[in-house]
Amino acid sequence: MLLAIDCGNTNTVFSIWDGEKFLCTLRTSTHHARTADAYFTWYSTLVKHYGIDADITDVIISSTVPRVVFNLRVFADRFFGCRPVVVGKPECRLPHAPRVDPGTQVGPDRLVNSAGAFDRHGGDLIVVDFGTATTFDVVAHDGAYVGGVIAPGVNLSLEALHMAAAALPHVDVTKPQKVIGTNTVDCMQSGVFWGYVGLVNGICDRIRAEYEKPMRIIGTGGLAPLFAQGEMLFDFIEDDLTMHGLTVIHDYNKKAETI
Ligand SMILES: Nc1ncnc2c1ncn2[C@@H]1O[C@H](COP(=O)(O)OP(=O)(O)OP(=O)(O)O)[C@@H](O)[C@H]1O
Ligand SMILES: CC(C)(CO)[C@@H](O)C(=O)NCCC(=O)O
Ligand SMILES: [K+]
Repeated sequence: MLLAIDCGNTNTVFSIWDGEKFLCTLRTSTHHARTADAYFTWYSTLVKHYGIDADITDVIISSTVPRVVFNLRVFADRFFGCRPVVVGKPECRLPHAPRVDPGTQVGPDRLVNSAGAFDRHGGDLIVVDFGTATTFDVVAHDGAYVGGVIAPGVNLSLEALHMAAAALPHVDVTKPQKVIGTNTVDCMQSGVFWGYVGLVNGICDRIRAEYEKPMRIIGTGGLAPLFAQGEMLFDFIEDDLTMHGLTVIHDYNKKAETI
């Protein structure tokens, strides 16, 4: 079985893939100092709690935080006796090489999202991921990541507002009842919710105009369903796109190994 690890700047997600379905998905906050032993304590407690009988033989990692990779490698080696495939490292092959400026280190999560989206939908896509950052990944007709857009994440924007302005509280993102807020919290929620609806619509319109071919838009990340309640249009919403992309890249590397 495969353990797929998606380590973002805010959260780290583990999913166990049995070749047909994900048996479970475990989420913890990302800490660069977490040790291999600490990962295993957390992992084995939850796997036991869910009653999952997982025989992990392979591990694949996508990490936007380079420093956590060392401890995750030790974790894979010590507890599952395997050498993980790390997306973005030379030993990890990608089904479609990105076409970007020389020297650009594309975020592995964006490469993984592109691979997952292409596998499900084919090419000419915009993948919008609402993580720590709100990213737009353009996937060409042949499946290559060919660039995109990086905007501040929704929660980051709310947090920045709270940190910078003494009178503004910490609030959670939600869809407000009205655009015109009649109290501070409603005003902030309106700004962030409708601001991001406008941001996503505006950026997708401009990408489409520049790309000059019809494109489909895929929304992913924990906040995608919330924003789908706005005016903006996703053709599909997929909460497991990054995990799916990891299984696609894992399969591709396994096949390459046997050739
Ligand atoms: N299934 C879910 N339903 C509702 N909210 C969710 C769900 N999953 C995640 N969230 C919330 O949505 C936010 C975005 O989650 P997501 O995993 O997409 O990115 P993240 O973990 O914040 O960022 P990163 O991947 O960059 O670390 C998180 O703050 C989380 O609390
Ligand atoms: C943009 C983030 C932070 C989104 O998780 C990540 O993909 C990243 O660190 N990217 C590196 C730069 C790039 O993707 O071009
Ligand atoms: K993510």
